[in-house]
Amino acid sequence: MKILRGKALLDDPAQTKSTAFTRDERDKYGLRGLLPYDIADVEKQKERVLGNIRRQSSDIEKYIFLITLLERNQRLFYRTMIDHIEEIMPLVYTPTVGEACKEFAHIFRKPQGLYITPEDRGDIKLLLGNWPETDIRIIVVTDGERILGLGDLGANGMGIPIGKIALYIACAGIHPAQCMPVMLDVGTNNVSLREDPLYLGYPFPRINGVVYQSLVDEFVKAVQLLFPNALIQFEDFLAPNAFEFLDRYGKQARCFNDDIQGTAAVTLAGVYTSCRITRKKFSDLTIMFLGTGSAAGGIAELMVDAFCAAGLNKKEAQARLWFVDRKGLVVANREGIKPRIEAFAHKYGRHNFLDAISSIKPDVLIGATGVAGTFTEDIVRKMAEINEHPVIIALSNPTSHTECTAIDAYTWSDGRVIFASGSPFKAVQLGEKLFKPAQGNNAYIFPGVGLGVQACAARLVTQSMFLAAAEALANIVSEEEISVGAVYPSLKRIREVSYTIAVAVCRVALSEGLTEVDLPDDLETYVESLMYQPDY
Ligand SMILES: NC(=O)C1=CN([C@@H]2O[C@H](COP(=O)(O)OP(=O)(O)OC[C@H]3O[C@@H](n4cnc5c(N)ncnc54)[C@H](OP(=O)(O)O)[C@@H]3O)[C@@H](O)[C@H]2O)C=CC1
Ligand SMILES: CC(=O)C(=O)O
Ligand SMILES: [Mg+2]
Repeated sequence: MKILRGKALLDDPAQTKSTAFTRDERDKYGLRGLLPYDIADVEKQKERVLGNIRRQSSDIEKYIFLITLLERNQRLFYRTMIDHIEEIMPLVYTPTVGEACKEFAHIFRKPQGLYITPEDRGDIKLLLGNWPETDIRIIVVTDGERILGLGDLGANGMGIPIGKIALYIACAGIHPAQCMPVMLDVGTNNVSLREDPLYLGYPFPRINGVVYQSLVDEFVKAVQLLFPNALIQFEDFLAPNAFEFLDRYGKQARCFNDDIQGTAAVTLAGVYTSCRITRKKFSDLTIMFLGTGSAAGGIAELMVDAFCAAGLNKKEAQARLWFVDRKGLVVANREGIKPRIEAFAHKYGRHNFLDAISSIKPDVLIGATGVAGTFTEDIVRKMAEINEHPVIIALSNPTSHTECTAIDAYTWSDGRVIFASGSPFKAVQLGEKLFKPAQGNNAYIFPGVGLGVQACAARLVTQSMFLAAAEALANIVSEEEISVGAVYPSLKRIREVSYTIAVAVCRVALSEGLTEVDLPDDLETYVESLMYQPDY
C-alpha cells in the first residue's frame, strides 16, 4: 500500500486516522495545520460518532451518517460497529437497509461496489479489472429482484451487498480490501422505479432467459479468472434463479446462496437450541413452513440432512417436514406444487393453514413469506394450544414484513413461545418475566462460513459445511441466553461465533478433501490470526 501524505492521507478512508494522528505522525506526514490541536484517540472518536448517530432524527438519517463515515474513515466505522454491534447492525443491515434500498437513488452520495449491466456483455472481465484491488476474497452479488421481502428493487438493491460486506468485515474480520459488492443490474420490472427521474440503474425491463443466464455465466467465469480466490455469495435473487444458479455453479465454483443455505443453517441452529428448552428430541420434531420459496425450500433441504444425521432415513426425514402455501397445506396430487417442494407434498387431506396445524401438530412453525402478519393470533394460539413451548421463527425482513411481532407472539402464547425473527425486536416484558427474542438471521452464518472457506481455501462450499455451521452456532448458545428465551447467542459474541463456525467449516473441508492449502494443527489460532482488526 502506497503511504500517502498531507491532505491525500487525511482523505483516504483506508489510511486516515483523522484527529487521532499523533504529533510525530503529523510532523512526519505533513499534517501540521491540517488538523485541530487535540489528539483524539479512537475511544474519543467513537464517542463523537455515537453522539452523532444518536442525534439523527430517524434510522435512515443514521444510516446515511454511518455510510458517510465509512467513506471517510474505514477503521473508525468498523471499530464503532464491532464495539457497538447491537446498536449499529440494525442500522447498516435489516431493518434499516430495506429503507435504504427503497431510497437508494435519492440518498446516493458516493459510488460503492461494482455495477454490471447488459451493455457490458463481453466486457465483464474488463470491468472486474477496473476494480482497484486485485486480491478479492469475498463477493456478494445480487440482481435486486427479491430484496428482503420488498420485491424487485432493481439497482437500488445494491444496498444489500454493501450491507452484507460490512457484516463480513465487522463480524468475521475479512479485510475490507478483499471484499467486493456487486450489482448485476439487468433492469427492473418495477415500473415506478424506472419512471423515477432519479433512478440510477439500467432503466429497462429485466432481461431474462438465455440472455440473462449467459450474462451471469460470463460474470462467474470472469470472477474465476480474475479473482481465483474469491468466494461468490449469491444474495436476494428470485427463487427460481437462486436455485438454478446453486445447481449450475455450486459444484464447479466457490460459491453459495445465502438465502437458501445461510438461512437454512441459522434456522436449523435455532431449532437445535430450542430443543434444549422444550426438552424434545430433535429427531422427534415435526416442522411446518409457511412459504415455499428459496428460504423455506433451503431450510427443508438442510433439515433433511440434519434428520438423517440424527438417525432417520431420507423418507422419514422428509415426512417430518410440511409446507403451507397460499392455497393451504401442500399435499400430494395437489395442483401448483413447486418442483423443489414435491418431496414434501405428502399423501394427506386438504387443509387450510389453521386446520393443518390442528391436524399435523407441528412442534416448530417457520415463516418465510415476506408478508406481514401471516402468523395471525389464531395461528399462534393454535401452536400454543398443542405445544407447551411452541417454537415460532418468523424469518421475513424487514420488520414491516415480519410474519408476527415479538410482542404478539409472547402475548398470544401467554409467554410460552420460543420466538426468533429475521429482524431484531426489543425485549418484551410480560408480567414478571423479561423475554429477549433472538434474531434468526443468516448474519450469524455467512460471515463465519466465508472466513472458514478463505482460511482453508476450500474449492467448493458444501451442504455439510452449513450443517456443521448450524451445529457450531447452536453449541455456542449459553444457558444464560437460553434463560431469557433466546435461541441464538448475543450479537455481542458475533466475532466468536464467526470464528467458531470458520473452524468447523475448515474441519469439514479437510474431511471432504476440499482444502487447497496446508493447514496447521492448531486451526483455532490460525483462523483467529486471519481476522482483521480495524485498529490504527
Ligand atoms: N432471516 C433471514 O436470515 C432471512 C430472511 N429471509 C426473508 O424471508 C422472506 C422470503 O424470502 P425467500 O424465501 O427468499 O422469498 P421467496 O419469494 O422465494 O419466497 C416467498 C414465499 O412466500 C410465499 N407466500 C407469500 N405470501 C404468502 C402467503 N400469504 N401465504 C403463504 N405463502 C405466501 C410465496 O408464494 P408464491 O410462490 O406463491 O409467491 C413464496 O413461496 C423475505 O422476507 C426475506 O427477507 C430470507 C432469507 C434469509
Ligand atoms: C437476511 C436475508 O438474507 C434476507 O432477508 O434476504
Ligand atoms: Mg438475503
